Parts: sequence; structure tokens; C-alpha cells
Amino acid sequence: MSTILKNVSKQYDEGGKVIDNISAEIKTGEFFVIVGPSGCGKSTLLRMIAGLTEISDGTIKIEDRVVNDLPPKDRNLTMVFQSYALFPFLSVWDNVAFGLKARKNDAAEVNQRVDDALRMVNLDEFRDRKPRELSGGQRQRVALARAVASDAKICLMDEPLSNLDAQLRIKMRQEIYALQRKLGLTLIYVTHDQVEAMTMADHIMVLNESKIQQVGTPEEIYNNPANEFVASFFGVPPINILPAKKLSGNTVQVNNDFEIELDQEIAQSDFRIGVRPNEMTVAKSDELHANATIKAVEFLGDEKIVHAKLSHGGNISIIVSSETDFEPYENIEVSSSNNVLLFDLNGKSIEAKKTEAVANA
Ligand SMILES: Nc1ncnc2c1ncn2[C@@H]1O[C@H](COP(=O)(O)OP(=O)(O)OP(=O)(O)O)[C@@H](O)[C@H]1O
Repeated sequence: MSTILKNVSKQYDEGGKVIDNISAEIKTGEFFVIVGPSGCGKSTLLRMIAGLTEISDGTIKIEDRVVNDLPPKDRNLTMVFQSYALFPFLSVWDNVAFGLKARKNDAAEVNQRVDDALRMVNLDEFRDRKPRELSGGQRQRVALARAVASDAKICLMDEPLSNLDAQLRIKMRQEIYALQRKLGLTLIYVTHDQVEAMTMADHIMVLNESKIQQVGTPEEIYNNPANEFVASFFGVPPINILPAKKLSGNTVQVNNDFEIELDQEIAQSDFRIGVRPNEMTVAKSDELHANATIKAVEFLGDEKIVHAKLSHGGNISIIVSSETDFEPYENIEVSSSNNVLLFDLNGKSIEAKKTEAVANA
């Protein structure tokens, strides 16, 4: 039992494909996150699963049934939108009950489900208020309660937290995660926020420019990205990508500025390395030997980020302890551990240790 997308594409009347040949399986009961930059096609894909946008090509199957031609109401799913989509003149209780009342005529059951859902999202005491009398977070919870109260097996969410402030977003993230686990919901969740994707997902689909870049667990995506785009999308500050050249054996020269010793020999003579900011080290240097110059230092409490320019061009970020006293314009010597990712000149991962990774970019 699962949701299966097979060669799904979307082309609006004018212009090219906004979803290009997407195939994936979303298992029943899992938290599946679709992530990617603005305009990559996330909402379009979700709306096609919901039945709100027509599919141009391919098939969508929900629990063994091809749903391509089924209207949204027959797909056994609920959807939570960024805008919450609440009825302004209905109370919180009636908003949650609305869809259920339309589908069920057993009033006792409707009452029970709505009461349970409101308790679950801690809104019991707000049941008689109108949406305008609620905060953004509370409105969001009404939308969640509506999804919880419905007996739909699959819940689709489109950037449900993007209107909330940073702290509330973290709190609601935890609440959605806990609810999904408690109810065993199949949750398909769209976001452009890599942290939301990493912290909540069982599996992540990374989209860019209409295409799947990779599908995998958060660990797979972070540790074995299929390409430079995926590597750069996850991690703050982003991974440093630098040109590299094989010297001899396992010795590699990076950006003409420093050398590292890889733990394996690679075939390519010219390639790129990706090194996370916490895998690089910095030391003060006199001008003769410096291979980089500090541009800025960001203080983050327990650590600092040193932004530097390498002497052969290119900018890097390095995470250092907050006790260090690096200053802008200082000359420094940077180096890196050999815990690096390797990419060919087209940006594809060189190592063949991909697990579930699908790279068709
Ligand atoms: N009804 C439409 N007609 C024509 N083009 C559309 C329509 N809806 C969306 N698009 C285009 O399809 C592409 C994908 O849009 P979509 O909303 O799916 O992206 P997204 O990844 O969800 O972006 P965001 O994160 O900004 O919401 C965009 O280039 C958009 O302009």
C-alpha cells in the first residue's frame, strides 16, 4: 500500500515542463518531504497528487488505484495549505467539522472526531472562536485539526509553516511530527526549508528545475548527495565547492591553494571537491605563506563562521570555535580534512556509494 508516481510530467499551456518525468514511491505511514528552491515545481506536484491540477503525462496511483481521472474528493486525502483556507464566518469547531459533516451523517461520530482533533492540537478552549480571533499558530492548528479529524489516509501539506515566526515554526514542526507519528498518517509535505526537510522526513525528494535530483533518507541526502546541487542545498553555511587536481597517487591540490591526501585514488585528473565548513581548519599566517584572507567573521554564540577568500580566487566558509580571535582582513592558512565529497566537472557525485539515490538531473 503506497502512493506511486510514475513518469509524471506537467506542462501548462505556455512554456516548458514544470514537472519533468517524476517517479517515486511514498510508503503508507511515512513522512515524505518534497523540497527544493522556489519555482522548482513542488506545489504543482502536490496539487497533481491532490487532483487539483491535471497531470499532462504519467500515472499517479494511491493504494493500488490509478487516480489520474478521480476528482479530489474521491482520492481519500486531505490538504493543509499555506493560507490555512479556513472559513471566516464559521467557528473553530465548525471549521473542523465542515468536511466531515458533508461526508458523514452520524452526528455523534462527527462530534467525537472533532472534539478529539481539537484536544489533540490543544485548541479545545478556542472551539467557539472565529478564525480572526486566533493567532497565526492557532489558525494553523485549526487547519491541522481538520486534517486530523478527517479519516483520510493521506495528508498533503503545502508549506504549512511559512507564515509563522521562527520560534513558532520550530514548535509547530515538532507538533506536526508528533501528530504524524501518533496517527500513523501518510504525510506528503512540501517545503523550501532544508531544516524542515532534514528534521521531519523519513524520506526526502529533492527537486530542482522540474526534475528529481535525489530521493533518500536525510542521512543519505546529507552524506551521499547525488550531485553538487543536493550537497549545496543542505547544510548551513553551505558546503564549500572547490576545483581540484590530482597530483600523484592520492595527493590532490585544491584550488591551487592547499593539498589534501584522499583515502582512495580516483581516476579523474580534474574534478571538484565539496568540503563542509566544519571539516576545514584555519590558522593565522604571515603574509608570505597565507593562502586566504578573512572577509568577515560571524559570531553565532558557541561558534563563529569565518568567511574567507582564497588567494587563487573563490570564497569559503569555515566553522571555528567562538573562543578564536580571527579578524577581517587577517591573512590565514586554511586546510581541510580528507572527509570530502568528490564531483565530476558536471557536478555529479563521483563516488558510487549511492544508496537509494536516483539522479536523473
Ligand atoms: N497555473 C499555472 N500556469 C502556468 N504556469 C504555472 C502555473 N502554476 C505554476 N506555474 C509555473 O510552474 C512553475 C512551478 O511552480 P510551483 O508553484 O509548482 O513551484 P514551487 O516549487 O511550489 O514554488 P514556490 O516554492 O515558490 O511556491 C513555476 O515556474 C510557475 O511559474
